[in-house]
Amino acid sequence: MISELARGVLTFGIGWAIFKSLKRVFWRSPLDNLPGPPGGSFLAGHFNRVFTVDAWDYHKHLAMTYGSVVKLRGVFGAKALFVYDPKALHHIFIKDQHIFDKTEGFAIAAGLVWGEGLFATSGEQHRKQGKMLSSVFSGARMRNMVPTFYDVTHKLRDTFLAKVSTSPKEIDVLDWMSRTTLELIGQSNLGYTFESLAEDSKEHTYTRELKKFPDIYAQLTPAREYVLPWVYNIGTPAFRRWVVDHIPWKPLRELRDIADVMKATSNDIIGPKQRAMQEGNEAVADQVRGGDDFLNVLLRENMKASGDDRLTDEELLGQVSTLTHAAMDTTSSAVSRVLWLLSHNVDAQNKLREEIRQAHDMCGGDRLGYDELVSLPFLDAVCRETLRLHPPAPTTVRETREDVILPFSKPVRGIDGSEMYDVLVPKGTMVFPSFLSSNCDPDLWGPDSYEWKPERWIEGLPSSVTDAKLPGVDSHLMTFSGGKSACIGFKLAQLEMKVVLCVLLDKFKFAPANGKEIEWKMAVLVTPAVVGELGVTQLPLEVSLAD
Ligand code: HEM
Repeated sequence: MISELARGVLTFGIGWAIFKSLKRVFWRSPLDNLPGPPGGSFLAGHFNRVFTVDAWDYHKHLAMTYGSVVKLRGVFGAKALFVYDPKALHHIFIKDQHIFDKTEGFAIAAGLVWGEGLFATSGEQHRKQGKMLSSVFSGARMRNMVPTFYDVTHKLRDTFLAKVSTSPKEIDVLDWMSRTTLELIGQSNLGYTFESLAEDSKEHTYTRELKKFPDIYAQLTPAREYVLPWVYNIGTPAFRRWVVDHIPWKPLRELRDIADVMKATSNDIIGPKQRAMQEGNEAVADQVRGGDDFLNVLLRENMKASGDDRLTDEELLGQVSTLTHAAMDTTSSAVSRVLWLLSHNVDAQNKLREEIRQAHDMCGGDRLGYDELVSLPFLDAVCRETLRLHPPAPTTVRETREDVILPFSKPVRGIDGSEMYDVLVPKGTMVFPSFLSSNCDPDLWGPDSYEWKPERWIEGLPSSVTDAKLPGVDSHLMTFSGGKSACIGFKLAQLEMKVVLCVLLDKFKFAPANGKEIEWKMAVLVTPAVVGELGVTQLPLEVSLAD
């Protein structure tokens, strides 16, 4: 009975995949005239080159050889687009954003295990969430978070001091940045301490589980695209969970285990506040009513919402999981990247330390206020330039919900030699807006666009950048995406980066670890690994006391 049901689900999914593939192979598409790389296997198309851990050169090759609108082959004969043309990006993220909708990769996969609520990426949840949270991460609220950021980061500093006080030590900076960013989001926005700056604490399990996700996500392709969307909402969550428990497929089981840890942690965070409010515990209720952090705003606004606009308990959990996941790995990847770059650029590291120490002297202590933090010019330039050249999420994915015309900023030379000013993108096409290629577009940023030069932000950006009207929410960059599903934490992330850098660079020097070459892996999020040990995400650097 058990295996019959599991077999039935699989057979249905596979049958559907074959039908869709055959249709795609024999159907001519308006995208056929666009330039694009040759080849690509039937099974994986070009995806096994675009989505591999060392795809950096291939992305650059696509941009340099075929331009800003590139046709790719997707899995099972599908056609897909790789895009970074500014006008096209504007349509994808702003003008036609309702057509270029998010695919719900992990949400769908996680929905199989725990119902649809675990990850808040579904369109329905975004609608309900509406403007509920838009003000939570505004500049005014950031100001109040600075003291908490310092409290947390000083714990990190003390841990490093204990490790290197007598001699330089090799430290896995990525691990400590993950712990720090998790604790920062916990204390500043969830009213929760993960205690992640203590060795071997429970949230270490959380970060460890989440670190497995990019690899598992990759292994779920192409089932993620062809099978999961059709089966993820069959029956009740309990039924789906039962089916998942009986499918002997390792990546799905590992995904189930990650989802379990996320759900348990989110429950730990939100459960006590919810229960206290339901039981009329006035002290906690007042705390929620009066507080203005993410969780309090969410609970408060949700109490006010009615009917269909109200998030269910499951969806509230999803908001917490999404926030924690979205806030932690992205920011830790970014700040780790800055420290790695500085370890290879001693002059820039010294210059930044000098700027930070001068600011400390001016304020008479080692805690800068919000205004000082956001106005240190070299610190700002280092952060922005790193986020430009090394976006932690190099690309995203959208899927067209109906046929749509996508216009270009400049004509594209078609395969037949004609000039194309736009293209009809059929319903159901996967579109990959490339944040990386947009941030490094030589037409906008100049011939040194692929070089790390913080000074460009101090000298003033060229008009080619400022006039391009890119749809990104931040600084002419696509790093934090744009439109309705843009990053809501982009200011918070940069403030966190600045506090961590001010605290660490004041006290410590960072140098490459002896004999260990680092490779940055391009997965859903970019993570570092030591060459020769690519299965483990880590960033060992030599840390010593600064003079
Ligand atoms: C350097 C750090 C960060 C980077 C590079 C980053 C990048 C992004 C990007 C690219 C997206 C949009 C993805 C898409 O359109 O497909 C996004 C969404 C989001 N980000 Fe960030 N983010 C960062 C930090 C944060 C922080 C600190 C928070 C929370 C405080 C946060 C919360 C979110 C949320 C809630 C979403 C929406 C998720 C969804 O709809 O699925 N992010 N982020």
